[in-house]
Amino acid sequence: MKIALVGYGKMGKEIEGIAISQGHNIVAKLEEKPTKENIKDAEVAIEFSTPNSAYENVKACIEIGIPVVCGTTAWLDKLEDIKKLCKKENGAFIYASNYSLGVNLFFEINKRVAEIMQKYPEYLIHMEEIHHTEKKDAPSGTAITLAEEIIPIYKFDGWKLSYKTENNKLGIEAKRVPNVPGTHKVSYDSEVDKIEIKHIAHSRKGFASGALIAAQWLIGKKGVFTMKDVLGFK
Ligand SMILES: NC(=O)C1=CN([C@@H]2O[C@H](COP(=O)(O)OP(=O)(O)OC[C@H]3O[C@@H](n4cnc5c(N)ncnc54)[C@H](OP(=O)(O)O)[C@@H]3O)[C@@H](O)[C@H]2O)C=CC1
Ligand SMILES: O=C(O)C1=N[C@H](C(=O)O)C[C@H](O)C1
Repeated sequence: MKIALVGYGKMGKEIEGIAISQGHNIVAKLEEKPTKENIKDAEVAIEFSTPNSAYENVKACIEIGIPVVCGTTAWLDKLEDIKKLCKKENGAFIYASNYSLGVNLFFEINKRVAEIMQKYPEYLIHMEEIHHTEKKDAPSGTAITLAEEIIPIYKFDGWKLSYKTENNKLGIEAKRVPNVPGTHKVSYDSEVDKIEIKHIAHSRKGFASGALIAAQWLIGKKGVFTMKDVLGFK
């Protein structure tokens, strides 16, 4: 693949290393909005930038006609605009709050566990995520995706950043600890015992490998997709 990295921070650099080891070419490393000129050699763009820049970057890729894999979190209030634009321009776009295979399996496990546990109100549900101290957003995009699977099952009225679930809002606690790549936990606590499901990323390798799998899958397709499409979970 001829890849343009849009955002060349921790994730951009991790993707670069794996892509080169797999024989792909990095044809652009951008820390600014893609233009027809700076992205002209790319077959696909992989966008991991900042919550403030992702929308403009993804929009530019779609308008230019480059398939775009986006992993940036905390800009999803504008996701519907991007989906509409992608359909109008007959473009190709994939978004996932987490590209790792392990987390995508964890999403499926989370849903099934919530379906079971919802029948036992003596177990109080709570979520926790832990990330490195440079992370700009809280809760993490992954925690929000986990919550969005749980909320309809429990008929919660949304989520809130809190150490406990109350007033019908699912509590998500966000902790920031140096050098933690990403840990997510859903716990069910009763008076007598506790059940927890947890995903721990040991490094950023899983996120980066998953983004490359998504990029390869997206080339040649048209439409708006998620990792569920890539992994055949739909
Ligand atoms: N979906 C997934 O699987 C994953 C998602 N993420 C998400 O990806 C995003 C990036 O994470 P990470 O790489 O750790 O963050 P970093 O802060 O390490 O990197 C972001 C990079 O984007 C650059 N940047 C700033 N403005 C622009 C712009 N307008 N266009 C292009 N690039 C720009 C920054 O430059 P400068 O420093 O000069 O501002 C920086 O180099 C976050 O939202 C994070 O939550 C992270 C891991 C996995
Ligand atoms: O900022 C990060 O580092 C991560 N961001 C994503 C998120 O917000 O869920 C994915 C992963 O947890 C790492």
